[in-house]
Amino acid sequence: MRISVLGAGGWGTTLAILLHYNGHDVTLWEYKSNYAKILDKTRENKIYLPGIKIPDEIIITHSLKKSCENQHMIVIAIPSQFIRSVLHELNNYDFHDTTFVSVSKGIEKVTLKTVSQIIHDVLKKISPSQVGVLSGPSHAEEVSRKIPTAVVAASKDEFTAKQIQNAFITSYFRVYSSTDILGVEYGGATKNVIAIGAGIIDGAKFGDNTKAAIMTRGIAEISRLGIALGARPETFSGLSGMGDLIVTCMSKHSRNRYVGEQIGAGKKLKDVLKSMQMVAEGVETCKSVRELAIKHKVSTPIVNSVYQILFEERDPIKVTYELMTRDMKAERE
Ligand SMILES: NC(=O)C1=CN([C@@H]2O[C@H](COP(=O)(O)OP(=O)(O)OC[C@H]3O[C@@H](n4cnc5c(N)ncnc54)[C@H](OP(=O)(O)O)[C@@H]3O)[C@@H](O)[C@H]2O)C=CC1
Ligand SMILES: O=C(CO)COP(=O)(O)O
Repeated sequence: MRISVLGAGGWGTTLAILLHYNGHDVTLWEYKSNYAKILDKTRENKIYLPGIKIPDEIIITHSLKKSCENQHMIVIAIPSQFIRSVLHELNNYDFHDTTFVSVSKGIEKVTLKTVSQIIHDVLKKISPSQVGVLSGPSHAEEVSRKIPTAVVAASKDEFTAKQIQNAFITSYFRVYSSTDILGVEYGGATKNVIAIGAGIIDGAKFGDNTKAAIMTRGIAEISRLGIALGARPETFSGLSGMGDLIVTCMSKHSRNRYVGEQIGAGKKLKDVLKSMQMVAEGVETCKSVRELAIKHKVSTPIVNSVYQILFEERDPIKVTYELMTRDMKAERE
């Protein structure tokens, strides 16, 4: 297949290489023209994926025209708050034979839309059977080193989910299929907010018990909201739900956990973000998730606590004890 990957961050670069080794003709689109030239010349993404060779056969370009014309599949690996602006530039292309696959994990601010919803919003002619997502516990640093990983490909259309599964699957990258696209997207986006919370616990030097509590109650919260938004309950105990929550809350590679850790240790959000080149999607998505929860009257105490610590500069320790001393509850309500 001819497959284009939009976004040459760590994840886009990793997947472009994986798809090339799976026998596809791959084009990788980079947002900045000068960095596209550097990537093409050096064949290494020193900023976002150092130490990994980008094969010469992968076309690297800053041209959206070159990336998006005549492709069987377009993979979107752009930070979610920027996806709409890139897609607007694709309005006049003919995509009748193209499948879009989002691998980004976030919910757009203000509109509160998932990436598949943004795609439909901007590219009006695209049908649901042309859109899918690929998500799960999968740090680029490990997939690019061929470390065994399992993820899920989802689309409303089962055939499309299987097409995506088939395009990506390798001996070290196992892909399951699902038709619950919304559940997979909500799981992938909301776990980043809980992972910031897990990082805060690390940075504030609470313990393993606290971390287990936030992860378990976090998945309860994520599921409650996702189900209210139309997702299927079982999706949240799968790879794109609990699986991704585990890796993001526990991994040394997670940018979201890192942001939380710095804040928990007393740093200011703006200083932490200024020091990072990579994206921590959970920061902006925290605002969206909180708004979605208010709109749909779903209780999300952990997300609200993370919001207060990030954006109202409240003390992480005080907020944690407030979370602990709420009214007594049954575990399953
Ligand atoms: N990294 C990972 O392990 C995984 C990431 N993801 C998801 O993939 C998505 C992409 O993340 P990732 O690859 O890690 O990104 P990185 O943090 O590695 O890189 C950020 C990317 O965003 C690009 N960018 C910055 N501003 C804009 C803009 N205005 N318009 C378009 N692109 C812009 C940067 O381009 P430039 O270089 O030109 O600044 C760069 O390519 C995210 O949603 C993330 O959650 C999902 C699974 C795993
Ligand atoms: O989604 C990811 C792993 O599955 C990446 O998480 P971070 O963005 O926190 O690094």
